[in-house]
Amino acid sequence: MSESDGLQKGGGKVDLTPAQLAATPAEHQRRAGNALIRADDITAGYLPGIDILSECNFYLDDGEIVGIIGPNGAGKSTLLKALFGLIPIRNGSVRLRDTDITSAKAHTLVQAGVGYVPQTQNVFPALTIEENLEMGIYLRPKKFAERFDVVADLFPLLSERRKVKAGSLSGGERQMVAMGRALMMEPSVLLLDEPSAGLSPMFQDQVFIRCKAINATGVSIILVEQNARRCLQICDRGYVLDQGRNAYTDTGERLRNDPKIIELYLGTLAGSSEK
Ligand SMILES: Nc1ncnc2c1ncn2[C@@H]1O[C@H](COP(=O)(O)OP(=O)(O)OP(=O)(O)O)[C@@H](O)[C@H]1O
Repeated sequence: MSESDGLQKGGGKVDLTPAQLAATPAEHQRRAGNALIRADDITAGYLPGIDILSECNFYLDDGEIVGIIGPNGAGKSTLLKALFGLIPIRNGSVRLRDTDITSAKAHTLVQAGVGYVPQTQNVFPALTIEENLEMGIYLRPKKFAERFDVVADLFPLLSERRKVKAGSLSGGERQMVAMGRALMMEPSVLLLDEPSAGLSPMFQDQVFIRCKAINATGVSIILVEQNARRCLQICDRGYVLDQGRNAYTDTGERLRNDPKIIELYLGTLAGSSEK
């Protein structure tokens, strides 16, 4: 199907923008290929009978930063949780390269090279920074010193303040501990849930700069963000979710400059939209 063909919806012909076309299931199948992580047609939710994600498609290629943006309640964090096996998937599948990881347990995924940083409660406040990082690599304690050096290169604060309790840190510092802890296991892919949420503009900037730096070390990143503009600036590709469905997908740059996306999602992310 060419971009100008449009789709038949309810008997009428609907012209799709390139970013809408790319978000169709057929295009997903065509493009996802041998992705590092891919989710095909996943339907998932928290409560019986209530689907939050409906037939969602997603893929991440090696070396990419892929952003997930959309209005409040669109299901962005839910998609990340579904990828990391934290909520039951009712239909569809998630694959890590050739392995089916649909609803796999977190420790299995961590061992397979997937790191996940939740939005909140992502550090042990009573433990020091160093102890938090030890928790991140409890499956391979002998590698602690080696990995600590690598992670401290990315986040010097973690080394400088290693004996400080995480509970006494600012929100931005805690976020660095949480990201550092997830990196201890040398993941090939990092799932970040709204890492800039609630941070001062300076720390928000730091988060995005660190995401690029982490990515430059070879870690692929899935980034759920409420700061959509900033997210699209650093990501290779982005997905716009709306009401639990794929609405648009394209390169970060094209989404950021797409008048429809600007109108619907970048002006204000306050509410969900009708399209
Ligand atoms: N633990 C839960 N139990 C039941 N429903 C939930 C739970 N967590 C989220 N939801 C619901 O799922 C929907 C999607 O939430 P989600 O957090 O994925 O949205 P989001 O796109 O990440 O939004 P935000 O940017 O506001 O965090 C919302 O309607 C929310 O109320």
